[in-house]
Amino acid sequence: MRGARAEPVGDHELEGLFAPFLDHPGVLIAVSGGPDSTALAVLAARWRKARGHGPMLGILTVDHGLRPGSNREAEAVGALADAIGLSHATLVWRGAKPTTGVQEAARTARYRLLISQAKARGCGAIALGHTLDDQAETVLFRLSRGSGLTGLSAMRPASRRDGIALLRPLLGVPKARLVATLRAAGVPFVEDPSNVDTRYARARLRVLAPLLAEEGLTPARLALFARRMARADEALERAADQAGARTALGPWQDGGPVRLDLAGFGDLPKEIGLRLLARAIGHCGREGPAELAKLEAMAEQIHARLKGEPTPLRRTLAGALVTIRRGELCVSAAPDRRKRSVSH
Ligand SMILES: Nc1ncnc2c1ncn2[C@@H]1O[C@H](COP(=O)(O)OP(=O)(O)OP(=O)(O)O)[C@@H](O)[C@H]1O
Repeated sequence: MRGARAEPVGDHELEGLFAPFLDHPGVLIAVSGGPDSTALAVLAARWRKARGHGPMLGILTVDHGLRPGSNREAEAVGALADAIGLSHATLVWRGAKPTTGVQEAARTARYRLLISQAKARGCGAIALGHTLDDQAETVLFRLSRGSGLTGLSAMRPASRRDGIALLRPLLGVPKARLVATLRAAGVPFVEDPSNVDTRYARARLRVLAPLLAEEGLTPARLALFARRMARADEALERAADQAGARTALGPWQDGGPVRLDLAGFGDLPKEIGLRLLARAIGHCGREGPAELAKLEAMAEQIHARLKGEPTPLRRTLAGALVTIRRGELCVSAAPDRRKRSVSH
């Protein structure tokens, strides 16, 4: 948005932004007090008031207790909630905080607290204030970390976590427009100091953003790239569903094993084979998704056997054991999780 003055979000845009809220009886808006989520609450309240009926809206703030005065930030959100006529609750992250990886731990705790609150209140959805700029940053961040196509799809406008819908109505809206919206409405907000703390990779990418934009890598273009990746990802997931049905030698029992026809697996396009392998390993290993590079190495080993490599395959990855026996690719839970060593 350099050069051009950002326009506040107009009332005529609200229905387009918030229509997905209508699928839920209640939506809890996660508001940190920063500009993005504050604007999200202000705009959602405006939309709800204008239409007169719709889902119940409420605001949640997580107090991570990581900065002195964090409780005052939560109180300020409470005052905003009063002003716009929404309920507000503060959820406190209690207990010991790690000394390293604190941002990641805070994020995990935040989602846990928000989701359990949504469940307790019977609300099916949580709204988050991610913007177009966040989406662009996510693409760059994941590219820098070697993500595959799924990772490069970045955030979805609607996704699910632990049975709760996560809605991101502002994913297509530049942050500058949200700041302009708040200024026009005279609503105060705070800036999280970690956003400009260049010890964090995301903050360093933010510094690069204007230079990248000059070369054409604008937030809008990066977000468009993510949407195209998401479209391809959906198509490939569907193809993997079909491939799974075609190559399975029996049902995928809870906890495994998963048995696949080895020759059928070998005939699959590599990307589809990788997805199927990832699913089988996730299904049996229960240690979360396997790293893409490790999956790729495992798939290479399977293909080597198909080409005649004589040594038997017996490898573990992400808590799953992958073996080849008599024309069968078998994925099961790794036998001894404690002694297991991850190989690839
Ligand atoms: N303390 C908080 N209380 C309530 N909601 C929060 C809080 N911090 C963040 N959020 C919600 O999460 C959104 C994203 O925030 P932020 O970009 O700071 O998160 P992040 O740490 O990058 O994590 P992620 O992008 O994975 O959610 C915010 O717009 C807001 O909706």
